[in-house]
Amino acid sequence: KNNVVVVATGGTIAGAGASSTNSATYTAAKVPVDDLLNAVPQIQNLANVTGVQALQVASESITDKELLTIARKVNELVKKPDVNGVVITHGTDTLEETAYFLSLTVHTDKPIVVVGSMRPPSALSADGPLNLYSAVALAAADSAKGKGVFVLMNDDIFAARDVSKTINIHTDAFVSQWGALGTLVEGKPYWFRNVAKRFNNSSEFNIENIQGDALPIVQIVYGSGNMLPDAYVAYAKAGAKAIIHAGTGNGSVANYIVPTLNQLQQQGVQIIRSSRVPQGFVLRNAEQPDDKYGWVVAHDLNPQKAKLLAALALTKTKDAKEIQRMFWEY
Ligand SMILES: NC(=O)C[C@H](N)C(=O)O
Repeated sequence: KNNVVVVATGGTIAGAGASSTNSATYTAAKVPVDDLLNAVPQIQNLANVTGVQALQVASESITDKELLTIARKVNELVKKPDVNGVVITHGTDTLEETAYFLSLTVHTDKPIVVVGSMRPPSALSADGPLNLYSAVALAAADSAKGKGVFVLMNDDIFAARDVSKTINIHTDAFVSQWGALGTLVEGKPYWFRNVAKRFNNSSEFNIENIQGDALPIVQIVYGSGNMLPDAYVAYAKAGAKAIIHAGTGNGSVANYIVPTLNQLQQQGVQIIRSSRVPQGFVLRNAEQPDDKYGWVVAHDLNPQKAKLLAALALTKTKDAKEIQRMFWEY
């Protein structure tokens, strides 16, 4: 049998509700990793499974410090010859960000599977136990090697880069606009597609080259009608080195906001156009003259993932053309 390590970070999969009918009212990050594993003894039939408690937090509270802790722990584990795969149990709120960050920074071809749950283990029809069982099965599967970092939720195998949480009260919360990579049924993965972007060993980013507990500051401003430019200026004053404009539609920018973004771009704050549209897809020079302004577009990355890629990009370059290349490739 393969050896799989479960790195527990908290979240609802480790949550506790007052009663079995509380599927949405509970406290996240209560149950320790050994209890999570003991609640699903069947995982030991899939692999030799051990647990590590890296954090115990609700994922909405994860900062760069916790994100880097998780990535460093996973990186340490995948370097061990006797570790064949890693599962990370994680809150679903920012699960997509952690999964994407791991795919960008951990150099390995061993399966890394990020898993959570929408209901706490105390709830009727809790989804965590089967999600955990399936995540261990995936991390133990030889066929999962070299395919990137996965999110396993509700029997679906998603690519870290394009999965996102699309509803906060149902177990089928996670969706990829380009479809799942496969599905996992009764402990067996079934594959239908592969990732066409760079990840893990083909990434130019490496967690081992990131020092300290913080990434370059990047913030997001959500587009709407009747906006105030003050938010962008405040973020720049607070130290943001790039700002993700989560624009309406095609990552559009209101004509009364353009001058502020151009002023910030001139001051060295990189403007990056993403879309607030759930399946947003932003191209250069479509409704905004990006070449003229020196802006970057986030392609199909949602604002929260664009924020992470921008932060990593800024650890290497401030050149807009180089940053744009990275957004096409990851
Ligand atoms: N379902 C969940 O895990 C939600 C929780 N707020 C978290 O992200 O930690």
